Amino acid sequence: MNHAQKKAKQEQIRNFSIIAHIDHGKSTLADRILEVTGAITSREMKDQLLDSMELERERGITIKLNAVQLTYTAKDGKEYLMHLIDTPGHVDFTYEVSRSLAACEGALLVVDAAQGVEAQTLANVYLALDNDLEIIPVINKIDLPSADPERAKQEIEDVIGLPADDAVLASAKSGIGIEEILEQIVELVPAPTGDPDGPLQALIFDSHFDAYRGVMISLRVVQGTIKKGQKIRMMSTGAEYDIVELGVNTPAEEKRDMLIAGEVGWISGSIKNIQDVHVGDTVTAVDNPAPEALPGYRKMNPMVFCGLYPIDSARYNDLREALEKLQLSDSALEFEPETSQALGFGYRCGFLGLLHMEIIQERLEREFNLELLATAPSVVYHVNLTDGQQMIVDNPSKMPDPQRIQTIEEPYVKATIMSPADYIGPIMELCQKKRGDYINMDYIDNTRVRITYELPLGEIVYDFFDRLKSGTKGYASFDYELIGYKASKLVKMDIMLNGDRLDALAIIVHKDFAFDRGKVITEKLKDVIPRHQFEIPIQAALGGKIIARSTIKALRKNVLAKCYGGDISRKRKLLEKQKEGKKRMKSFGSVEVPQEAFMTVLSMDDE
Ligand SMILES: Nc1nc2c(ncn2[C@@H]2O[C@H](COP(=O)(O)OP(=O)(O)OP(=O)(O)O)[C@@H](O)[C@H]2O)c(=O)[nH]1
Repeated sequence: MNHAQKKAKQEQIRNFSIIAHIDHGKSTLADRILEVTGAITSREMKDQLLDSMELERERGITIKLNAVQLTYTAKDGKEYLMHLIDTPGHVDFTYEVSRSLAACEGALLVVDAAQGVEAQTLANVYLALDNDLEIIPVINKIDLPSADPERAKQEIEDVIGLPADDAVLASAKSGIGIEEILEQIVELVPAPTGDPDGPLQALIFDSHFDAYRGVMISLRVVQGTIKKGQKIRMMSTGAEYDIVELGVNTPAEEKRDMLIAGEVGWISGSIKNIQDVHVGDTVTAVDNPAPEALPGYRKMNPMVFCGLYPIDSARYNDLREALEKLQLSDSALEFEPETSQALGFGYRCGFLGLLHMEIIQERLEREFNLELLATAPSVVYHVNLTDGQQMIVDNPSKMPDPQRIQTIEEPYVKATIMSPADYIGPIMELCQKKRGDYINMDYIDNTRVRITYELPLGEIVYDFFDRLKSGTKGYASFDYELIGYKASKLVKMDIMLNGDRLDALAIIVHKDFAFDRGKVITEKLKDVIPRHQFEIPIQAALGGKIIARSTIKALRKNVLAKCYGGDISRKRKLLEKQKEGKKRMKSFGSVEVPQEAFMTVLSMDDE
């Protein structure tokens, strides 16, 4: 292809993402677009094809981003090459949204006609604006009886500040408005501009490990042309590889000889060393390299940490390998070795939020067949010591002695909650309970409000979102951003079992709540730790002072004694049940502690 041909091809390329609040219909719209452009026939159409990960299907949320190449013949008679990059919608995955947006020139902003603008709609729009994208509003679900497209349009104008007069009225479910959306993409989203014959710059926005081909890299060519057989260099690591294969997904994998500036696709190069590939890095050519790398992504710092321990300690190395593989496609995941007196060898892992943590844990178990025990999540504290030093603590059990501590600072977030005005009461009550500072409240329209609070992150990582949902019958939406650290009256609370401190159960609590929390935790642990042959005292302690206590009574009889004379199958069942229950247990001294115990320490439920 000569320069003019490449330029002509580039002119016909449109790269876009779909952004929306969770459940407003991104994946359904993506599927419909695939269908209309003939990428898949409706017969092949499985619901939500882009949400291919098993976990995504089960949970009905999009986690990983996917890029698909489509061809669309527009009303102007020309054929356009489109790349659709799917984005996740949950608040934990903002970093993946920004990754996919960096590979695009435009974004469809999907707003549910019945729900209107929600907290994540706004957060995603800001990300799109940060990336200078052309934003095309789409009002979805107009087929619903409760749809109010005019109100949704008004909210887009008032709350977001985008003109919405020409917003497409669509129903991804019934297939209304899809062509119109594609026409608007052709008309409004600018074609990519990078020089296809300039020095190669391609942005890595995703990667995963393929057992046969090594690391597979998803990239967006920003400048130059990437070719099969070419020698490439990763600009941040300096690693060099020959491209063995490259291509696009349509969504089936298709091989190509080259990808020109503006195209989005994948490459493989027998890359076995996972550490060589970083999402956000720039790929260049070894001959005629680009003088500088593309701006990478803002590195997302994990906000929540927990310890992950293999139940079978012999699988410690398998856990490390699995974490390395997951980290390939998830740059926000961090981990380092950790030892616990109670749990042995494991890893301290950092996550963006609780959902992220749950998903990683589930993937480790399903995809790598590991059985894990996770300790309670903790945020990162800044501890100012009396000698003037500052210590960063992401594990409560590592908190220094109280005598050495001057002050403890904890991370705070600014939380934006959008909700029907009927629920102002329960929302404020919840925020107060979580030590929130009220900032302000304004009306979005006659019936909906936006409430802003500053809250300690440590109070919201656990069950805030669930409680908000249940307190508002699911109507409230929520988004937060880190605003910095503030000193608080925090103390470390130890939990003792049978007189021994269990390091993995230690938590950081606010002094004023310590007494109540201690009571709740010791009572709850009493319920989740099974009875043993002996009595087990459970104590909560601040420093050397016991503030709460409960006791697990000794087992009076052997469980099997009950089956005496009973039929054997019942006996076997009982044994199996015991075994099942044991799977998730770790022994601490002579006491068996189940997984639930570790999460119990965070539950605030005192009702
Ligand atoms: N009535 C109606 N329902 C729709 C429409 N579009 C999507 N839905 C439904 O809305 C729900 C959420 O749709 P999804 O496409 O999974 O939403 P999403 O925004 O991709 O959600 P995440 O992937 O979790 O971020 C599903 O039950 C869809 O069937 C529509 O146009 N009309």
